[in-house]
Amino acid sequence: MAIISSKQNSEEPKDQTQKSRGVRERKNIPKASPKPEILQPVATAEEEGKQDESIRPQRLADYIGQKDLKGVLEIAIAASKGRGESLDHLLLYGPPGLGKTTMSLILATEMGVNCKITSAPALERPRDIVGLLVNLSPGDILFIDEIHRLARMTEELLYPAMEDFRLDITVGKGPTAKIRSIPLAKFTLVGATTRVGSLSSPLRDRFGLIQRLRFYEPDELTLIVLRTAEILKTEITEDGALEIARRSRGTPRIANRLLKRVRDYAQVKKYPQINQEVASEGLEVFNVDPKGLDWADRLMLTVMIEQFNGGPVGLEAVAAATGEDSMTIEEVYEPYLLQIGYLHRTPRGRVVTPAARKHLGYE
Ligand SMILES: Nc1ncnc2c1ncn2[C@@H]1O[C@H](COP(=O)(O)OP(=O)(O)OP(=O)(O)O)[C@@H](O)[C@H]1O
Ligand SMILES: [Mg+2]
Repeated sequence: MAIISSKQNSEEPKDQTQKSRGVRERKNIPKASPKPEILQPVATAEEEGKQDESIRPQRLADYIGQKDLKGVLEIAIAASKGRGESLDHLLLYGPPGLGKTTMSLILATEMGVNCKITSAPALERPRDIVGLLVNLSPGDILFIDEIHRLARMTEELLYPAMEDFRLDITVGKGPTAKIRSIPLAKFTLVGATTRVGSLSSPLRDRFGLIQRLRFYEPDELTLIVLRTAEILKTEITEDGALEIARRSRGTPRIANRLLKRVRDYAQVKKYPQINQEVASEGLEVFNVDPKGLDWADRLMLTVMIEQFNGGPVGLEAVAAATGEDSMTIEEVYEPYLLQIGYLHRTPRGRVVTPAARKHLGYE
């Protein structure tokens, strides 16, 4: 019972541990192991590499779903092009894997400019951002991922850069220090974040457009799976694509990954095409359940039901009882469970809903 009991407070009564042991026996929850990569919304090393570029949509018209976002950006693109100006700075927020990087690359293509991609942790020293900014050409897009994690100094350099296209650099030290201003090309900053609330307000206020990406509906993900299957030259039926879509946690990156796993499965089992049966069979092998939950989600919900009576229970208590990091729970598990109505957030903590109980086989 490593995962449930290891982080438990040693002062807790024994019967808690007994209870959690019961949980696993009854519910057949596997032993502690890292959360399976297959349902992680963040990119794996392989996906960061070249292989994935072929399945990334290149134009706005190929970008499936996110109707509101597309509507806003279509207007922004047409307007800036009409005036011959660069796009307004844009902040994209939402859970990982929903297409923020993809959208930034599409914007560059549609505007006919270059897109430079970086992320806040790579901009630790002020000279990192200075180097990027001075090398931008007019209209270029600078994409900064995880922008809520910018270092203070870097962020302060960005303020005049975003507002007046100017870099203010302090030269020298102490009383003889001087500020030198360097003019910059009129660029567009596209910031991406999973935690819009963690952005400082001076930074947030400098974005002309702030847009949220939402989880995709199964019908949208079905189209994404069909599109990717065509690029990968894989035979798939519509119901096969829908089966994969339903298990993809509303996330295109996961949908594409599940498709690749099912493709392997079909090939090895010598199935000529992926239909609903093949897809569900293949995904069972990877322990992806019909709602896209893996054992870690099921464990979390089960612990909340068995040990905390279904809630309300605080995030820290769930983290301690499951041996998961509270940030991971908040950013990776919860958004999807909230989205499908398996969890509710109340002022007093998280509550497991009847739908989740039913899914897990409780009365
Ligand atoms: N709207 C879409 N239509 C088709 N495919 C998409 C769409 N959005 C994303 N994808 C696919 O999903 C993958 C992940 O998208 P992307 O890298 O843009 O996510 P992200 O939001 O930037 O994630 P992260 O926050 O982890 O950086 C892409 O490789 C792309 O193939
Ligand atoms: Mg990305």
